[in-house]
Amino acid sequence: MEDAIAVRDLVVDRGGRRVLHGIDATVPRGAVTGLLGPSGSGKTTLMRAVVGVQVVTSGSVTVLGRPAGAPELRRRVGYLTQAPSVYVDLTVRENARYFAALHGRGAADADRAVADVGLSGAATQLVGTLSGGQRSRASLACALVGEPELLVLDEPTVGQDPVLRAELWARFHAMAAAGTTLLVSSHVMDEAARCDRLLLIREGRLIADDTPDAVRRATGVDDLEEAFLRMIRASEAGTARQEAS
Ligand SMILES: Nc1ncnc2c1ncn2[C@@H]1O[C@H](COP(=O)(O)OP(=O)(O)OP(=O)(O)O)[C@@H](O)[C@H]1O
Repeated sequence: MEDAIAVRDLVVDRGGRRVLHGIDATVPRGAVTGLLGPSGSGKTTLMRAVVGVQVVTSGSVTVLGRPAGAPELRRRVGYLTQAPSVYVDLTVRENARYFAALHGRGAADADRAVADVGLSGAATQLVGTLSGGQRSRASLACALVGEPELLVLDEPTVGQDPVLRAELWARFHAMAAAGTTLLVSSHVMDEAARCDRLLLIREGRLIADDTPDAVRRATGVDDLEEAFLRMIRASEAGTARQEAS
């Protein structure tokens, strides 16, 4: 089966500066792929290109067999941005039901999405009165409720407590097992181990596209944070050699 996402030689400039330097990457269907990298490395920019809201300089992004941003993808792709996109003057449940209705789903689907993000206890609370972490979970519920084929989630677990983070990751894997494709960004390396596949990005360049186990094997260390440091050093050494020759 073809990949859910295929990125080919993607170059993006923002604010007059190159932020993605020719990315080649694929995201398989029905799995959780982690997009990991330090702050400012280009994760959000790559996600924006995948959902079709980023002007690209060159290269291509194919999503579910169509060019990224194609109108017919609108209902098939869900996007969670870092800034919660929910209505502050509606309750959690009203927000979820509104987004459910947009996707032709019912109240029961909305309530399930609210439960899935651990917000049943706050369902009748106005979003404007929620904590930051709760507000981002409300936003996540609205991204999940339409059950899109591809979910692009920008730092969905940031600011959440460890128990909730574990529950959200379990939820992501349950969705993947049911056939959903998830691309999930994080700058927290300990989340890498929770992914089926990893895309590691640094300074706008992809330095790994593999499974966590393959990354461990290639670097000879178990700890993925240490493994990434080794890959970064190896890629820097490679760049230095190229520049010297
Ligand atoms: N609107 C913009 N105009 C100009 N430059 C931008 C803009 N948005 C982002 N950038 C720059 O593009 C680069 C990549 O940013 P991006 O948001 O993709 O990184 P990120 O890996 O998602 O970071 P974080 O983990 O902090 O969210 C950064 O150097 C950033 O300063």
